[in-house]
This record gives sequence, C-alpha cells and structure tokens, in this order.
Amino acid sequence: EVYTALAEMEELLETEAVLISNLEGFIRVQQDKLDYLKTKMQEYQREHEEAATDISVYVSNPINAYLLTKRLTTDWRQVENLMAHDVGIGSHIDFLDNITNYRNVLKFPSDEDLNGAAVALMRLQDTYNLDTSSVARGELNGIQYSTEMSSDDCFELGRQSYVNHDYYHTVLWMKEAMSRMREEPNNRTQSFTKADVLEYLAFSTYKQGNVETALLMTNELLQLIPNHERANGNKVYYEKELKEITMKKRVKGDDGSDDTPKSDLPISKAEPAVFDYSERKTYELLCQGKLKPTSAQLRSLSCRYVTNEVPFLKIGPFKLEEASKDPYIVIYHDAMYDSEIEIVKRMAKPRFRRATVQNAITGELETANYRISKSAWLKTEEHSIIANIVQRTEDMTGLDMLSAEELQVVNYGIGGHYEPHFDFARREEVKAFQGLNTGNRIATVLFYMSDVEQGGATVFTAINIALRPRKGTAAFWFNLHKSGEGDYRTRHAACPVLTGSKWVSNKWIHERRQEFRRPCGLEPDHGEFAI
Ligand SMILES: O=C(O)CCC(=O)C(=O)O
Ligand SMILES: [Fe+2]
Repeated sequence: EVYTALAEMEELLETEAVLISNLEGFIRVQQDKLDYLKTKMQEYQREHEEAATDISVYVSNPINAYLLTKRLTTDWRQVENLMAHDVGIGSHIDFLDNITNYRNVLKFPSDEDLNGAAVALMRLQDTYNLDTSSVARGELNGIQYSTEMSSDDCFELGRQSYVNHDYYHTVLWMKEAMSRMREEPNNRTQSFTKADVLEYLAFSTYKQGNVETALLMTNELLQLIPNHERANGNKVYYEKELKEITMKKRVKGDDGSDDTPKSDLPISKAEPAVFDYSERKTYELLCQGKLKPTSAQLRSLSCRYVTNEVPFLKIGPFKLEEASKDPYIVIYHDAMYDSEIEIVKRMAKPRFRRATVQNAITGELETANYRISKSAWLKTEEHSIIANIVQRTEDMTGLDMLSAEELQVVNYGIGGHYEPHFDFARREEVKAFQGLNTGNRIATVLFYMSDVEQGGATVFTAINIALRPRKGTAAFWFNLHKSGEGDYRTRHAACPVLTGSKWVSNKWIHERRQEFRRPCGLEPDHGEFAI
C-alpha cells in the first residue's frame, strides 16, 4: 500500500505522468487517424456527389470507371483496416460489422475488376496513343474531362501494370506518380513513399534493358534508405552487369549465378499477344481514324434506296450506303428504331454474361482478354419486337433467317473491345467447324444500338475500312465467298471504347437455306453480289 508513506506517493505522480503522456499519444494517433479518415470521407463524398449527378455520363469516362473501381477495392480496404485497428472506442465494432454485411448485399468490385480496369486504361493509352500526363489530368484525345488523377491513383496504376509484367506502363505511371507527388506537398493521405516509387521504377527500368538508369534510381533509393536490403543487392548486380557491358563481354542469358536483381513486389501471369505487329499498327491507325480507304476505293461507292423486291418496302425503302465494293460491305440506315433498342436493351441486361470465344483446338467456349464485353442471346419468338427485327434483317439481306443464330446483344465495358477476328469458322478450327450443322456463318448483320462518344469503331484491318457506330444503323457483309470459302478480307475488330457506352447486336446468318437466295459458285466471287 502506498498511502502509508509520502515518498511512495511521489512515485504515483510519475505513474500518472506516464499514463497522461500515453493517453496523449493515444489521442494524437486517434486524432491523426480520424483526420485522415475525415479527409478521405470528404474526398469520397465530393467524388460521389459529382458521379451521382449523372451516373451514366460518369461511368462512361474510363478514368472515372477506373477510379470508382479503385475506391471500392484498395481505398476502402485501407479505410476498413484503419477502423479495425481502432482501440478503445467500443462502437467501432458496429460500423465494421455494417461494412461486412454490406459486402454480402451490395455490389463490390473485386481485385480482378481493379486489374481489368487498369489493363483497359493501358489498352486505351496504347491504341489511341494517349500521353500519360494528359490522361492523369483528365484529358482524353484532346477533350478535357473534369476528373483528375492523384499521385495515389497513378501509383496504383503503375502497381497494377507491374503485377501484369507490363514494365513499360509501370515506368510511365510510376514517373507520373512521382511528379504528381511533387505537386501535392500537403497530401496527408499518400499511400506510398518516394522510396516505393523508386523501387518499382528501378526494377522495371532494368527489366526494360536499361541497367544504367536502373542503377541511378537504385542509388537514389539508397540515399533515402541506406540499409535497404534488396536495393543493396541489386546495386551490386547492376554494377557488375554494367562493367560487363562496358567490357563488351556481356554474357547473354543465365550465367549460373543466382544474384539476379530481386524484387518481392507481386507479379501475375501474363497473356501472350494475339496479333502481329503490322496488323496491330493498321488496327491502331484505323481506330484513331488516321488510316483511310484509298480514293479509288471511295470513288466507286454510292448511296441508294433499296426495296430488295419486297412489296412492303416499295412504300418505305431501306437507305443503303456502301462502305466497300469488294468485299461488299454496306450500311443500312434506320435499321433499328430507338423504341426497339430500348426494349432489346431491357431484355438483354438481366441475362448478360461475360462474352466468350471459341477455343480453336478444343471447341470450348472461354473468356479472353481480347474480347471484353457482356452479351446475351434473344430468341425471335420471345417478343414481337425481336420478330420484327429479324424479319427486317431478312428483307435487308434477302437471306433466310431460319438457320440464323439468335440475336446476340452486346455491351462493351471500360476500354471494351474485340481484337481482329473472322466471324466464320476456319477449316483448321476443327471443332468449331464440325459443330456447324447449319453450315458456316455466311453473313453478318451488325446493328449499332448506341452512338459512341469516342472510339469503338468497327475496323476491317485487311481493307483499311472503319465504320463508326451510329445508333440505329446496321452493317451487313458476307463472310464467305460464293464457293463457300472464307473471305479473309472480312477480318475485323471492335476498337476499344474510349468514352461513352457501346451497344451492338449481331445476327449471324448461316449457309443452310440460302441455296436459292445466294446460289453458290465454283469460283470465289469478286464482290459481284447484287442487291
Ligand atoms: O462491336 C463491333 O463493332 C464488332 C463486333 C464483332 O465483330 C463481333 O461481335 O463479332
Ligand atoms: Fe465479328
């Protein structure tokens, strides 16, 4: 007992001093944390209010879509962690329980979504040749939008690229994170340090083959953290490699030593590129609107009204615009009405599934990064509107619809695209080919069910033709020659959607039942198809 001697009572004052300073520390930490959470909360609130004024406009900007995904994955995880480690305030548990419950009932993006959104932004950057700091400032292809990216947002993009082994974009976005960091001296909520950026930058620069710069960056990192273990190890390796380069004795490949640069930054599996360099260039230029058909190609094209011998069409003929003579590609105007489009969209939405492609070898349907969209199939008999659209397709094409596939409705996501492909099955795609008891896909009718603000053209990479989506129009072309052979000039792609939302529907028409409608020939035709 201490009360019996004053000397011991004095010690109590010391005890109290410790407790007070401990409490003071506790309050300071809590206060910092609360200040941090408050800043974050205001940030989220501001962004959310802006989004809520026009939801579809907001998400049709890919930067917004990415940031929204990021906020609901990495950012919220950080907030939750802070709340979870709150000590002493009993009620925080309730709030955390709330969040856990929300996870079960509300829609949350996954880490895969965040990665997909980041990859989509990189795809847009490449395809449309967008400069990194312009994108970070919210400028897309010369158009300024209201969203701007913070250093944190740029850092996260760099990190996502790194995880995908995409060192090129890692460097671009980490550099952007660094320069944004300098512009935000009062940022109290930064989730990374300069040293973090330098580590990503150095390793990715090395991976791109620039050892000298990697060494400079590593040295800069070591100035900040002299005993950084990996950086010290890598420095030795880079110096050794540089010496070998200057001595012109650089040994290519593995020399048996295991002192290669280390990084325990996370990494995932990369997907190989699916189309070759020259086609990629053509594709990009077409998507950018920089590659045009030749004047000889253009000169022969015309517009006209057509009735296709359908009596009903004598009153209201179709407006036809030629896009290419050979192979024959035409655009029909007013092929689907706004009222129909609304109904088709409404029917498709609840049935949307991630679009698949057919594996050429196994015939299995699978998802692939080269086709990013959601789609649903609508049967002709489901609704009189669908039956009308199918009948109109028959009138437009002069082809029989009984062997055709159901109407496929497609909506593209952030940076959504479909890389160059043929709509017909090729002989070497054995399984796909055998599965076609109605014959191959003889023709395609592609309805555009929305305008697209920027990007999203359909491009034919073998003939330099780009079709811009215009709501209500439909493109029509034959995939097969009259001999039944695939027409390789119909290779086409859907360019990534830069801003806006793209809706289309496909009607794929098959060979069976067209024997009298489009008689076959022994020779491949040369586009002499007459309408
Ligand atoms: O959406 C487009 O522009 C083209 C789509 C396409 O080629 C397809 O779905 O096969
Ligand atoms: Fe296609």
